[in-house]
Amino acid sequence: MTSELAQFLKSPKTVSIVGCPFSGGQPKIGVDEGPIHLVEAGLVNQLQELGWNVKFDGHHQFEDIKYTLSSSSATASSPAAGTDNDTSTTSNHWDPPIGILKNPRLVSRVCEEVAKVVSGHAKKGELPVTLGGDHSLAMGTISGTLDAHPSAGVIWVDAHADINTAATTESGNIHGMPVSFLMGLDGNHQAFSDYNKSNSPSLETPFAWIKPVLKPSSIVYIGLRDVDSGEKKILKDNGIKAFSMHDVDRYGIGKVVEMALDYLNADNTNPDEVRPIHLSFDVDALDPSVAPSTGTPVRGGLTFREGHYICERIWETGALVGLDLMEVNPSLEDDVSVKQTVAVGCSLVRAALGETLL
Ligand SMILES: NC(=[NH2+])NCCC[C@H](N)C(=O)O
Ligand SMILES: [Mn+2]
Ligand SMILES: [Mn+2]
Repeated sequence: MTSELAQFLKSPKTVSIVGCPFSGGQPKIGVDEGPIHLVEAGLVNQLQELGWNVKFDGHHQFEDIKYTLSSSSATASSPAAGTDNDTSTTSNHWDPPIGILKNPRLVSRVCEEVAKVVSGHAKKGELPVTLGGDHSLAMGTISGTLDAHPSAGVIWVDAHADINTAATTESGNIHGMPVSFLMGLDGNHQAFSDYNKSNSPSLETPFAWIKPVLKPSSIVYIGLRDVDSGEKKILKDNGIKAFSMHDVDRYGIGKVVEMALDYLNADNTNPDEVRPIHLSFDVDALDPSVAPSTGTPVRGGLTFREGHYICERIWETGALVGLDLMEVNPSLEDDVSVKQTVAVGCSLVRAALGETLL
């Protein structure tokens, strides 16, 4: 471990907010407004009050990426604005589906950009906090974290495993797939090589930039309760560690988090030092009664305290090097629900960044 990293792990001083108003990994409009609501709710001030130096210079404008994508295609056309709450049928000449994967080039380009931004902050010794946006963005955040901290392990808190491949996804929504791309799983290679054979040369092949940097033994899930059958097989075949809601019920959240941390640290390449941790938190890990405004709610989720406990305990380790807070969708449910979900999102981030109860 470099001395800067050792120093950073001891006393991180600066957090960089990476606001990602992006919804291309799933069909519901509104999740792109998540980061705007989180910041408008006062997140920057709240973190300053915890003693952080907060860097935030506006949300990232992925419109540029959409523009260059559309103008680089010979058959360019402007994307039709979705008027209803489902943009999944909106497909463009410059980003046609690959198999059933929707918006593959757009998602790929946005995540590539996010990876550069996150890695840039992390290499300066800052703690990047990425606000989504949909969970496909984690391809960018985790690539960025692992670029700066190659030994980092990932704790993925979610109702879903988000590990479908092009061969297993039933929805074609890429927010259900980021982990498979980060691991370089086979089901993607096959789909993309089939695609390459029939590709029209004017269209780019997405996801070629992603390095399969995430080992199956470097991630642990907490909160799972809606895992597709193809995903169950992937988790099993790759021996991936996962604590479902069944395990939370059985052992309690305290024990589950200790087991998750022990698991990651057992695989530490440098056992003398604490292993850096990237926490990717999908707000739908929480029960819909706690966080209703999200695109794929699943009942039977984490309580308010269980969600916060995970964040608090990871902060306590002193090993946090990257944080994602994803899938807050302020267009879903009523005003009270939106306020509640945004407030919970902010307090999860504060808990992961050192807010204590006493
Ligand atoms: N990040 C999320 N909320 N993912 C939900 C994924 C749902 C489902 N497994 C799919 O692949 O479509
Ligand atoms: Mn989810
Ligand atoms: Mn997710």
